[in-house]
Amino acid sequence: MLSRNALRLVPKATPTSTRALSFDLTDQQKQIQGAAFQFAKEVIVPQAAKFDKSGEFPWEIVKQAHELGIMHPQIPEKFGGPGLTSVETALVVEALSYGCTGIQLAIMGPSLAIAPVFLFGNDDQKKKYLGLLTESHKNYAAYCVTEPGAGSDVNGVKTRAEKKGDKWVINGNKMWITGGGFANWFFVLARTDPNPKTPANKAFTAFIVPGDTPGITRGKKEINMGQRCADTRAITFEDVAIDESNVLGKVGSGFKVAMGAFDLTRPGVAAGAVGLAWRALDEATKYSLERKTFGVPIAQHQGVSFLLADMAINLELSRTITYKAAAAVDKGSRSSYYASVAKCFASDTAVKTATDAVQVFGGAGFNTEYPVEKLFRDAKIYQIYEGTSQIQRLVISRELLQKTVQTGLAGSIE
Ligand SMILES: CCCCCCCC(=O)SCCNC(=O)CCNC(=O)[C@H](O)C(C)(C)COP(=O)(O)OP(=O)(O)OC[C@H]1O[C@@H](n2cnc3c(N)ncnc32)[C@H](O)[C@@H]1OP(=O)(O)O
Repeated sequence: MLSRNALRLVPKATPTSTRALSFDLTDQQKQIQGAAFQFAKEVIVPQAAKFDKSGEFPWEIVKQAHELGIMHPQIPEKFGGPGLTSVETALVVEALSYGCTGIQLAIMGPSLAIAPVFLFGNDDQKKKYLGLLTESHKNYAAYCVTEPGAGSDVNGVKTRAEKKGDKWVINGNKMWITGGGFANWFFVLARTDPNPKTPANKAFTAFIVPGDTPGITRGKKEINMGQRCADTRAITFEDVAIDESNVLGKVGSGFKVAMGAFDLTRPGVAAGAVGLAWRALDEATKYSLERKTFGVPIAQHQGVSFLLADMAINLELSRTITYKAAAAVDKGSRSSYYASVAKCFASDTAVKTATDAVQVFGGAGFNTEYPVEKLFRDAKIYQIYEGTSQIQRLVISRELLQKTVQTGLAGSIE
């Protein structure tokens, strides 16, 4: 039974400012966001269409981002990085993605390979491999989990690693590897227990594989629908021999290493989707005030203004849940639930918002001379990479059911 005094726990004299739930950014966070947004507006926006057309990797922009200190935001200062929190990282990613999600991916591509090293690497590994990335923008890392036959089902990974003498020898094919063309090192998930009955949490090991190890073949650059200037390739490992010191975490714990990384990076992917939706709303709103039909700007037609309102609603919700998911990472507890809610909602919002932006632009939205056709193409991959929207719903429903069984209450009030 609720005590009569339960609602009187906070003395009335406590100022409301200290009792309020704060959605305000700190001055430092505003500064970080401002610097990234200025970079997006001044450097990325003017060059986005050019790199989308050519598909060329935007090295010069990556270099400038590196110099500004917004590449590899989460690498700790101890290893040469800026040591930003997940919330600050989300602010940077969102701002850059407003400019162009392809260029943002070119800048932030190594983040998925960095995450498992950041979480599970020993000090020597962090110093060597994270330190390498902070030294020069040319140094790059790539996350190799996905295979031609294993995308959503990570437990289906076929790449094998066998211990031969004092070396681990890796054989297998990886697919859709971001930054695969020039990565100096790869995060690789390989099966180390050949018994198909061994559970996922014991069957795999994670490795850091130096990019110059003999036996690595880098495939051709894939031509994708959107985010075209980022680098995506197949990577083949043929008798690639590496040292024991390149095992990341414990032998057999690779599945959890790979999954743990997603908890860290999915809020960042959600932030990219938020940036894209924000740009789509911005473009559509401005256009609706300029374009006239039936004698008035189309913004004055309810059919258009309601589209804009729905875009704004979903953008605000995506942004809020994304910051919440990032804040959950910063708290340090397992945050799969919020990471998946944010990644799923923000990705679906990016696709819907970009689609509606094309609708607001009408025929011009279908044309490559206007910006929203690119946003439409760039948006789709958010529902696919770093776990499809269906996989996110799988993670959410599992967490929800487990928690309900444990607590007897469905839905979180954290
Ligand atoms: C910057 C942007 C870069 C863009 C590049 C994009 C490149 C990519 O897209 S990367 C590849 C994308 N792929 C994915 O996201 C994979 C999606 N799939 C998954 O997430 C998983 O396979 C998933 C969720 C379906 C789970 O699979 P399933 O085989 O059912 O395993 P499951 O039984 O849940 O877990 C196995 C063990 O791992 C543990 N585990 C699962 N998730 C986690 C986690 N987040 N943290 C720690 N442990 C975990 C489980 O607890 C379990 O351990 P135990 O048996 O001890 O309890």
